[in-house]
Amino acid sequence: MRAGVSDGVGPCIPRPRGFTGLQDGRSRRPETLPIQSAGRLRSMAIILGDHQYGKAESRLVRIYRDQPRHEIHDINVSTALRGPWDAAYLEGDQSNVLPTDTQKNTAYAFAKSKGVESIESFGLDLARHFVGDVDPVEGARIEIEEYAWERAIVDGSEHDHTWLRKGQEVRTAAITVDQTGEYVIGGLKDLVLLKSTGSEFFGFLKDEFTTLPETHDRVMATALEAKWRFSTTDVDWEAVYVEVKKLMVKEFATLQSLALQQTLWHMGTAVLEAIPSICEVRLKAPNKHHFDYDIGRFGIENKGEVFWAADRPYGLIEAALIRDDAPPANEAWRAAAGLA
Ligand SMILES: O=c1[nH]c(=O)c2[nH]c(=O)[nH]c2[nH]1
Repeated sequence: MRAGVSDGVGPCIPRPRGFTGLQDGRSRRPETLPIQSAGRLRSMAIILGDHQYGKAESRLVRIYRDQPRHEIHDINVSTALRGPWDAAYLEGDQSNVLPTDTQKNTAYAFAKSKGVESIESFGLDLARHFVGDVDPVEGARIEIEEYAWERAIVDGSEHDHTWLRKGQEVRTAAITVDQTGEYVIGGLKDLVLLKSTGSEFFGFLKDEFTTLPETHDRVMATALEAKWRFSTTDVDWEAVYVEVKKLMVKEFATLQSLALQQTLWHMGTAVLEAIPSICEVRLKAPNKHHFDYDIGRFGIENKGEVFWAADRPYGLIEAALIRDDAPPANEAWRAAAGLA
């Protein structure tokens, strides 16, 4: 981003840090501000860093009603545009600014005109439109969550137009289109998994503060967040989603786990080995501890049957796995403007 334009040295009046111009809201220009440093005045240039803007969390429900058996997509769409917006921040000049309200409207219009076959394809439609059809836009970042519904069972059959909200995971997608290419990240979050055996944790490093007992049989539970980067956009998004989830759940269930770290490695490698269109997997897993509750105090033996399910603190285990021939990610993982 280009540096803010300087007016030259302003009047020698101490001003609060972060002051960027007039306070009446009409014009805010960057200035070179005199600041006190070790008893001397020196000037300070303020630079506008990374920025983007858009409409966050447009809740959108697309229902396909043209057949007796309806279909539903319940989604939450966030758009962010990247480009030459310096003047909007520095001068209050909106001439290049496509309002966030318009971005929201575009999502609703596209839900009808393009359809919501999958959140990945819908995100690509939106991002391609903003970059391809709206002149100053250089990059678009679309993030979408999808909330799952399952058909109501009525008299033993799936109902055509009634659903129950599924309490399971939230599906996610993050699409970036810019001058370097098109990037799609699929994912899920809040996939709550628990296994009541098949998990060990022993042989760990100990020091004077270690109290944790070693175990060869414990409960392992997590609320998994997973993201996977595709190396192509020529993908059957629905089929891949189902397959990734199936593979990860299978690894979690069947691995005799020596630690959550090892479980994550196996989940990620299972996905990368089975699905060639995925080149990178990022996993985040809170270790939802289940501690044996001390009912021995009441003269009752606890043979790994009664637990205190602590909600915090929790271990937080994270890993990124990548193929050694993965194409560059460029801005694929960048969600926010210079933040986080
Ligand atoms: O799977 C685990 N990994 C750890 O790093 C860890 N640390 C801990 O206290 N319990 C566990 N469990």
